[in-house]
Amino acid sequence: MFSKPKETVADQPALDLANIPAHIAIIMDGNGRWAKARHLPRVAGHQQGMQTVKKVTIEASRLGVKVLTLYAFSTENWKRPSSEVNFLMQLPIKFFDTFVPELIENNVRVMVMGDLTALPAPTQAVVKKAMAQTAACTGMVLNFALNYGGRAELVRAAQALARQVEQGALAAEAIDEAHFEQALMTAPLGELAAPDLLIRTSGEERLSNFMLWQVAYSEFVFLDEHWPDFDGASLRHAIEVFQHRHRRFGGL
Ligand SMILES: CCc1cc(N2CCCCCC2)n2ncc(-c3ccc(F)cc3)c2n1
Repeated sequence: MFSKPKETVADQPALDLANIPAHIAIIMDGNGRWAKARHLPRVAGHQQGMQTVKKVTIEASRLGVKVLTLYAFSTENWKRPSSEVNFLMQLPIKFFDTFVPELIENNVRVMVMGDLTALPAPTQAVVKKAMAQTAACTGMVLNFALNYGGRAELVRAAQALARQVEQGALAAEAIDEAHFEQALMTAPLGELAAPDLLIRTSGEERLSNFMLWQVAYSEFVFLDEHWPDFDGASLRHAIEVFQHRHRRFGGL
């Protein structure tokens, strides 16, 4: 459950491009602390954090990651000051205003999971438009968790299955893990729904209600750097830690 200090990985073999985790999920933490350390307003950390999203998206795609899930806004984030929430709701608009051409150029498809109906209409519109514009891309899936909560996702899945039982379409005794996975927001990802690697920045070692079902067998790598300081080298470092735990000895 502990990330290795960078120096211990330096003496490991370089990145094994044949063992890149297919699905990487990231809890992008530390934006406010990054800003505070620089005597900047919190929103400056969020703005810089968005630039990091762009850098990491391109590097993950270049490395051959198949799904990159980013925890952008949790159901708990609504409790923040309205001024900060309003700024955060503008970030998807700013992100896609400048980044859709580069996403398409890199064959990256945008997907979103969460309750989008609660987001402001302009935010919903730009997200739906970006998903439509990148729908034909067949490369990496960039999956944003937006107004997402792991417990809410499980309750929503249980309600969907209960409705099927009520309608006589499903016997309660027949419900198994596959039925649950089909009712989760990650169902469209199929076999790639479960993150192989979960990264959390800024030193916190908690799940914070993120992908509770899907991370049952994920490797967790916790890094001390704040999200705005995270970059391609940080991503490669986290993957090397993952690979060091998943060493392949011959045909294993
Ligand atoms: C809605 C809150 C939020 C916050 C945020 N931050 C602030 C906090 C986390 C660190 C990253 C920068 N980003 N960065 C990209 C997006 C984004 C979300 C959906 C989408 F389809 C495209 C882009 C984003 N969304």
